[in-house]
Amino acid sequence: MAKPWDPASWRQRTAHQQPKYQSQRDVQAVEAQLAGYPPLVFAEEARELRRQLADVAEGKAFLLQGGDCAESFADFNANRIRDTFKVLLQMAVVLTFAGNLPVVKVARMAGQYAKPRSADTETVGGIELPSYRGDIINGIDFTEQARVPDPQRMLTAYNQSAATLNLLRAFAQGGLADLHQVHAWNLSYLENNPQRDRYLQLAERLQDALEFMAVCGVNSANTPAIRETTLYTSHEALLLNYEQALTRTDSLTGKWYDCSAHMLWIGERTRQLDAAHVEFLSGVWNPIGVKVGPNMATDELIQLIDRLNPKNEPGRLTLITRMGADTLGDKLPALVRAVKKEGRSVVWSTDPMHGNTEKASSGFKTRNFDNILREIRDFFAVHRAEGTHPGGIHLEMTGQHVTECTGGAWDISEADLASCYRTQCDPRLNADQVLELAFCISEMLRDGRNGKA
Ligand SMILES: O=C[C@H](O)[C@H](O)COP(=O)(O)O
Ligand SMILES: C=C(OP(=O)(O)O)C(=O)O
Repeated sequence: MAKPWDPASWRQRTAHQQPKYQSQRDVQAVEAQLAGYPPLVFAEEARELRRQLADVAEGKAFLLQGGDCAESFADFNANRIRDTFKVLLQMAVVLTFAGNLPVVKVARMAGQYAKPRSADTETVGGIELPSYRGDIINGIDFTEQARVPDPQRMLTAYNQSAATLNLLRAFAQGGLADLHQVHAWNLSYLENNPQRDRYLQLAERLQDALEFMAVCGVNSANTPAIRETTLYTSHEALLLNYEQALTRTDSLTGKWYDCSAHMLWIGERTRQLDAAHVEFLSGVWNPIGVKVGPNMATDELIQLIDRLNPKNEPGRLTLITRMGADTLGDKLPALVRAVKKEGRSVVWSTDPMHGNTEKASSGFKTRNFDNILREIRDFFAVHRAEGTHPGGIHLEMTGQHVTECTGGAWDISEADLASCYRTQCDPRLNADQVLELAFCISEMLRDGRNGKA
């Protein structure tokens, strides 16, 4: 008979994509230190997110999840955090207004430090070294020394996550999220943005609505909902030593929560039914996600759902499809039909990034805006056709003006990629591309509201 779950039970299973640390003693010392540190989030916050995701599952709210591909220790500063926060909020405002639905905001921030890789090594100029696996594991510099996994990095990741979360909470509650700021947010980068007029028109309509409410006695001073927002945090629960060390029992309910973030997800490369990541996340009570790639079979998906959400509780499980624009239309309908037929409650979200990665002739990894948009459109179309809810979107994005994805209104070309390519691993949408995408999605949400396919 299988042993009951505990925070260490994953260690009896195969754990894919884990670093090979040189000293187990050093790892254990770091784990013990982390286990004594305060949790980064509270269980009640994770429960509230679960309640909100239950609304998403029923089509009463929309999930917006986004942020860096991988956060970086070196590029850790207030401006970067602020810019991503702002662009997430701008996107949320556009989607809320158009969809007439609350938007649940979940950042890929304050803990997104570990990366699964396709290959264990990479070769540059004839030299082969271990792959970079995220700053929580090893260094990005292409040197033998940097690529050695160092357990001390878990402590830096914890500290930087704590500081990031602190600032996000301050921004969310301290005035930066005030809806009256919507004009001010856009000032710098909207200056020459092709989407500027659309955004300003929407901001004006929002301003009119706020003025009307003020006349009726509803304003930022007496209504926190106008002045404040809630931004939850999430990351891929990849490095299980770290996740276990931050797993605690909630004093109110006696249940286990992984207190490294509100929401955790299992990646496409680590979602094997009998392996360690599924075992670990099956036992914590946070809302969780699992990536669903093009090779997922329907019976495998149902088994995975039953393993991760055996009581079929709404809000517990988000399925994040990432199939690629050429594949989603063929593969998704059967999965959606099976889940619906079996009566399983899930949030369906789309990650239009990971199935659309390509290599530019210059060698940069990139993604094309039109392919990203096409995958989102097909995702909405499949759900509309099947009578299910296109519940959310999951993006690798930044508030900075990087040139990592091609296309969009500025028509970034392959030749432009070199001018500001900063990602730690995968190409992110920049602030302009995110806003443009928000307008496109808002049209899909509006069509859904108006009953158009
Ligand atoms: O972000 C996701 C993965 O870590 C990434 O796509 C893997 O990239 P690779 O194929 O270069 O290893
Ligand atoms: C690695 C990721 O995605 P996937 O597991 O879908 O490849 C990711 O979202 O960072």
